[in-house]
Amino acid sequence: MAVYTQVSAEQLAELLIRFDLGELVSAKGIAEGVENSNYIVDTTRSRLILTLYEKRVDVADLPFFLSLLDHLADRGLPVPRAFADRKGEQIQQVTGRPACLIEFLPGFSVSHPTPPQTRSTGEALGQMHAALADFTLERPNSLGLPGWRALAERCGADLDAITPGLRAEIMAELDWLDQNWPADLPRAAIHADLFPDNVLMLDDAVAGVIDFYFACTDIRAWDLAVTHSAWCFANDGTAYDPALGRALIDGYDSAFPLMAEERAAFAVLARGACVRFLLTRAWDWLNTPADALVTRKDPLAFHRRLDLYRTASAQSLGL
Ligand SMILES: Nc1ncnc2c1ncn2[C@@H]1O[C@H](COP(=O)(O)OP(=O)(O)O)[C@@H](O)[C@H]1O
Ligand SMILES: N[C@@H](CCOP(=O)(O)O)C(=O)O
Repeated sequence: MAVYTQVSAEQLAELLIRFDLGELVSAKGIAEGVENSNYIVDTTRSRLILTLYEKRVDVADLPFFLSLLDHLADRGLPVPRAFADRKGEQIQQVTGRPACLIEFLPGFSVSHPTPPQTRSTGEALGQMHAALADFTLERPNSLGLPGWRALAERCGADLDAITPGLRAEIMAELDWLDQNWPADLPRAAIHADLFPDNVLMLDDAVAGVIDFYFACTDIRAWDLAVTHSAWCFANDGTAYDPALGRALIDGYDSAFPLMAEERAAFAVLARGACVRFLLTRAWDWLNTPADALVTRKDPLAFHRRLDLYRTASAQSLGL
């Protein structure tokens, strides 16, 4: 459950007065999610999402995220815009936190993706990358390679409490990534967290892509590698499904052709994706208070995925 900040009906009604979005009918905290507090809000006119930014979201980055959403929505991609109030402001303050009222998109997140759903997701990611070719704002990736090492150092010896030997293995993997990380691949604005819970599906089609709060400027193919690591395994990371890998890459390639250099570096990028999610999950595992209303995610699920990318052939990855 991710509701870190409680919002009263009175506070919500007061917020809605600033907008032309109708009056409050009901509001309910949303169980899913990890980073922010989210409420589903029904008004006399429509259904909305209220997001209060918590934890890793820096308010100074909100203009980047909101412009990115507007840019994609203007180009017909199914992403939710933040509504502007009557003064034209998208970013609000609710109970002292930065907050936005966001378009509600239909659809459901799948826990066990099928090949057609995974193909649609690859295609949607390729369409986003095509649409972002002329997006000019930049945001450095604070959770890129240098950030992973800093996070590993902050976790320190506690990593071994998750599983013995984890700290040394992560440090060795970071050294390997430092030596093998591709230097010259195209960089662009990317989603950087396209997990199944951030894609809303209707049947086999993508009806919505949400949660752009890790979006940043980084190696474009890394976005596909993150998505591969998130979509093509059993949730606990034990089993890789090559049919899902092929579906994801085919879908992406049909919308935005993958370059030979990106294919060649794909397994390295995917190893980086595993380290990134292993480390943020490990940090949360070690630092989330026991009484927090949030479900911690298993860091070792990404430790297990690493093995596949160390050994798999390009063909089995779907390349
Ligand atoms: N625009 C939206 N339309 C419909 N549902 C949404 C929307 N944004 C968020 N949600 C719902 O809220 C949940 C949590 O949102 P998310 O942005 O993933 O939170 P977090 O940033 O905390 O991980 C999603 O899984 C989804 O169920
Ligand atoms: N996708 C990340 C966690 C970030 O949570 P999200 O709900 O914002 O996607 C993970 O699975 O570790």
